[in-house]
Amino acid sequence: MLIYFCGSIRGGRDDVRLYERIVKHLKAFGRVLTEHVGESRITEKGEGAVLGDKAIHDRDVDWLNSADVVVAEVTQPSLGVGYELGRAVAMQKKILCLFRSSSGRVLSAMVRGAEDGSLFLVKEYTEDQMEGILKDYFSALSNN
Ligand SMILES: O=c1[nH]c(=O)n([C@H]2C[C@H](O)[C@@H](COP(=O)(O)O)O2)cc1CO
Repeated sequence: MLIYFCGSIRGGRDDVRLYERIVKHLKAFGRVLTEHVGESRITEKGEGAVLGDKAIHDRDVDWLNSADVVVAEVTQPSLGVGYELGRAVAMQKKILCLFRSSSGRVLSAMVRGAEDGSLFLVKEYTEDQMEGILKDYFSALSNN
């Protein structure tokens, strides 16, 4: 199972510790292609200085193409995550979005409104529910 994890980078790194925990749990279900999203050494500047933006974009779209499932933490708004989700929908990928309403934010209608009850799911959660939500999601996937 190849898993593409999306989380904010240039949109802000406030949740990087949580991304790190999500990536750690995701590894129980498959290979996480975008492990770097949860690494605190990647700052708000992103990998751009090392790789260049075109290389990042092309690598990530290739990874997205190869992924079996996309998991996105969407609480911290990020243009890149929104773009990845749009591309993933066009590729008909299975998508799980995780949103914490305790943040006080209201999720974009273009994400919440994309929920279709099958391929595109949006789950409201608190940090202590994250592990259980991932377990339920991946066990439902393996039963299908
Ligand atoms: O350096 C990077 N590396 C990288 O893989 N990304 C991808 C993965 C993340 O899910 C998403 C974050 O987008 P943004 O930087 O606009 O918040 O884009 C984004 C950047 C910087 O934009």
